[in-house]
Amino acid sequence: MTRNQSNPAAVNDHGTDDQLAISTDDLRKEYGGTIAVDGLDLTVDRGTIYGFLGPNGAGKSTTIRMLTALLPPSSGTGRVAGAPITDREALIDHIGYLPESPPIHDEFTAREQLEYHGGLREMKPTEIESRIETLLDRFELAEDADDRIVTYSKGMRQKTGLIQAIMHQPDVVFLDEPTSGLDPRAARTVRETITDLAANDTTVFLSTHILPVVEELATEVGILYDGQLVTEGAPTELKERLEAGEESSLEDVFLEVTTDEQYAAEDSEDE
Ligand SMILES: Nc1ncnc2c1ncn2[C@@H]1O[C@H](COP(=O)(O)OP(=O)(O)OP(=O)(O)O)[C@@H](O)[C@H]1O
Repeated sequence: MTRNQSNPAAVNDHGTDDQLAISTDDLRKEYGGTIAVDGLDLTVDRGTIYGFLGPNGAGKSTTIRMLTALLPPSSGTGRVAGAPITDREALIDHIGYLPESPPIHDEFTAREQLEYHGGLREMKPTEIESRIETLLDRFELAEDADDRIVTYSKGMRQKTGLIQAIMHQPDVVFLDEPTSGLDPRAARTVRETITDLAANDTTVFLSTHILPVVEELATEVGILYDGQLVTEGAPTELKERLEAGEESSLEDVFLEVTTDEQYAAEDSEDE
């Protein structure tokens, strides 16, 4: 984490507002009668790899869709890379997003898709070309880059979506299951890319059910359950809180905090 604890202007144990890549205050989303996200307070410092975990239906995608200005919150506020999450125009150039289904057009080739995306992000043509070449090479997609996406395998679509999410060098990248459908070599390239991004001060907000990936990469982890953040901290801190301490895995932590028994135990402590 990039913290500046010597700065008296620090807002909490995280950095100053300038150092925060993501912050939310009492963020909520209701769909009809369903509360999907329930009063979320997030603070993520720049350059963090933040593992955002939670069981199916916990509210992770809804949160990410709000943080990327794709979905308006029911209430509460948030900022990403300095822009309010309700201001998509201000936000868009600063963020990259790989959703579960990459937003790519079947009738385009990967190269056309990426050129189109670079144009939308107002990148210079020379920069578009050099970034595309570099990233196609890195993800071993160069040979297929002039074939139509409709002919691509799931993994090739995923690689195209990932390149699209990072090619404009956004400040904050949201990745939903980035290694989904990838073979071991490509999955390793993705993990290395995530580490490189963070080393260059890009914040990576990583949502995945593959906990060893989070354990390997994340500098901070937040676990969502029923729309609420039930635990947060560095992976080692979270493990130390369990009885088995460092011997535990992130999976043990996940299973411990995402049960109704956890709530029941906390309620009885309060009484
Ligand atoms: N468009 C929608 N309309 C109504 N309810 C929705 C909608 N999208 C999500 N929900 C509900 O909101 C809750 C949170 O869903 P969300 O997709 O955010 O969870 P998730 O943590 O991303 O789950 P998963 O791990 O399965 O992808 C769930 O109860 C879900 O049924």
